[in-house]
Amino acid sequence: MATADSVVRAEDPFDLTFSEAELDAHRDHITSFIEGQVDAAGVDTVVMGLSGGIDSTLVSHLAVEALGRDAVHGLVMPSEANRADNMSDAERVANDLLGIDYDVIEINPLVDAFLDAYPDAEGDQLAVGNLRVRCRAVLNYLVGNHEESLVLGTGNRSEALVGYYTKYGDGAVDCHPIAALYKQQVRQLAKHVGVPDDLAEKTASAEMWSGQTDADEMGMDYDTLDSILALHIDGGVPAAATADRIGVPIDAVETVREMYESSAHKRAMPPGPEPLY
Ligand SMILES: Nc1ncnc2c1ncn2[C@@H]1O[C@H](COP(=O)(O)OP(=O)(O)OC[C@H]2O[C@@H]([n+]3cccc(C(=O)O)c3)[C@H](O)[C@@H]2O)[C@@H](O)[C@H]1O
Ligand SMILES: Nc1ncnc2c1ncn2[C@@H]1O[C@H](COP(=O)(O)OP(=O)(O)OP(=O)(O)O)[C@@H](O)[C@H]1O
Ligand SMILES: [Mg+2]
Repeated sequence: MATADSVVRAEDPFDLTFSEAELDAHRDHITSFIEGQVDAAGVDTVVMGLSGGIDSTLVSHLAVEALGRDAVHGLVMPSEANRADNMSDAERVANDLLGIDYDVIEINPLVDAFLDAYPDAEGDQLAVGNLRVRCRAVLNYLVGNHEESLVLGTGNRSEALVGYYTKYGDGAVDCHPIAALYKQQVRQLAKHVGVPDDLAEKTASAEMWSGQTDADEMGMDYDTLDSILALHIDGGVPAAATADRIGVPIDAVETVREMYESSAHKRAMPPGPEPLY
């Protein structure tokens, strides 16, 4: 139900917990997927952004399992919107958890250069936040081109279904290894493969601007979002029955459907007219 901070939290979230056997199967499935993508592209290595958040921590962990630590290059790309503890967690993942090579590249100067070129966008929180995300995408591909690597993405099923990512920003990658997992399953698999609890349980944040959290911006926590996606969007349970089942106002279910429908363009190739002849 809605709380004082106006984030909707389901009274009885839908249980998406995997068994240990299912977690093992997903681990194998995803590491095989990463190996397959790299083989098919005829390369040996991958590059990816490390944010200290759970999505990039899990993907980098599984990439090391699939390819070995020498084949994974991390980029930690702080901006003024990032909390220092998240950036130090990103370095902790690279150094202590995985032992991979990584670079730290400050993106503030790049963002400033774009805003010098187009000052009208200054102060536009969403446009500048998306610009920060797209600067990271440009750097991922600079390194990827130079090292003949694939760019690994970290999009999960929850984000993809509601379009909660930046088009041609964090969506600009060569593949998304955890695309089949809802957010709470990302946390489960992370713990299963040995990611420390403090990283696996962290509050999700896009950090496009200071203090942003996914739950505040979307107006519901991930347990609620995942429940509505699994039951109503993926499962075809009617909106009213979904709302009753998990204990949320029907508005929350309708909001998710609206996010799903209005973000369809992010899940498709850019369209063009059919050839005339
Ligand atoms: N119907 C349509 N058909 C074709 N294209 C359409 C369109 N509607 C908008 N567009 C295009 O899409 C643009 C808007 O999309 P976009 O630029 O992505 O921007 P938008 O979706 O407005 O913002 C990105 C959202 O994703 C969140 N995010 C971003 C990055 C990371 C994370 C994270 O979780 O880490 C979350 C962010 O907080 C924000 O809520 C429009 O400016 C327009 O160019
Ligand atoms: N400061 C950063 N430096 C490097 N990469 C980043 C940074 N911020 C975001 N990214 C990249 O963008 C991806 C999308 O961000 P997102 O916030 O959805 O994932 P996350 O931080 O890994 O997990 P969470 O959603 O739980 O915060 C990250 O997984 C990471 O690959
Ligand atoms: Mg994050």
